[in-house]
Amino acid sequence: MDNKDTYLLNFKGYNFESSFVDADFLENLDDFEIRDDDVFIITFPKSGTIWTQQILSLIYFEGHRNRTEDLSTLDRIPFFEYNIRKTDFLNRPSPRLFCSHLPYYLVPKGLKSKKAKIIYVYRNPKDVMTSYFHFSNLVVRFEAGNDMEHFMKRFLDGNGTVGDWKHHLTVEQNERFDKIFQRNMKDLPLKFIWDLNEE
Ligand SMILES: Nc1ncnc2c1ncn2[C@@H]1O[C@H](COP(=O)(O)O)[C@@H](OP(=O)(O)O)[C@H]1O
Ligand SMILES: CCc1ccc(OS(=O)(=O)O)cc1
Repeated sequence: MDNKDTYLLNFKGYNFESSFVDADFLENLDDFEIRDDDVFIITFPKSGTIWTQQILSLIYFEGHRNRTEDLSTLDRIPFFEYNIRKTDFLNRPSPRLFCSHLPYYLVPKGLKSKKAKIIYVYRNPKDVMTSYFHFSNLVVRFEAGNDMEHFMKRFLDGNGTVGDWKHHLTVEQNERFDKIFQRNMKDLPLKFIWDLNEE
């Protein structure tokens, strides 16, 4: 059932949907010039990318907020590595908004040196995987089939259709996120299990 080799491009250990990416662009990603006022939405697929694009559009584009301008979300906030409309990023007026599924180690070095803003959307991986399973069944090419166990194995191996959830952030970034999340949730009347050994 796997025809992964026909539609995946593995670049530095990370899987991309080959027909949507430009190998040259990937090769030169590191040096892509980041502007101080760029804004990146970064997510693992199926973590809430699109509604975050909508929220950002409401903030940045008056025409989107008051519905006077009919511009698609992808034109307002294009995908960085999946630039299917061949948007000319270099000549785009500031502030440029982008959306990306790139893991921390593949983003341009300008982003790592704290230029620009990154909005990272984080979702419970069990929900990400379930959402991705159903999404993959819609994208015929991905051939998810009905076998959730097989799909889960690929997801956990980090060798699935797009990327590797476990290595999307660093261990340190994940731990930092857990701390902030625990702190912000501590007054809610909900019980979270943080340690699997906990009763
Ligand atoms: N306003 C909202 N609040 C919470 N989740 C939302 C949302 N709008 C979209 N989503 C969820 O975001 C997921 C898609 O993410 P992405 O945009 O990254 O592809 C979908 O999850 P489900 O497939 O679990 O329903 C979708 O339901
Ligand atoms: C082909 C990789 C890919 C691109 C976009 C996806 O949807 S979303 O950004 O998560 O809404 C999923 C996979």
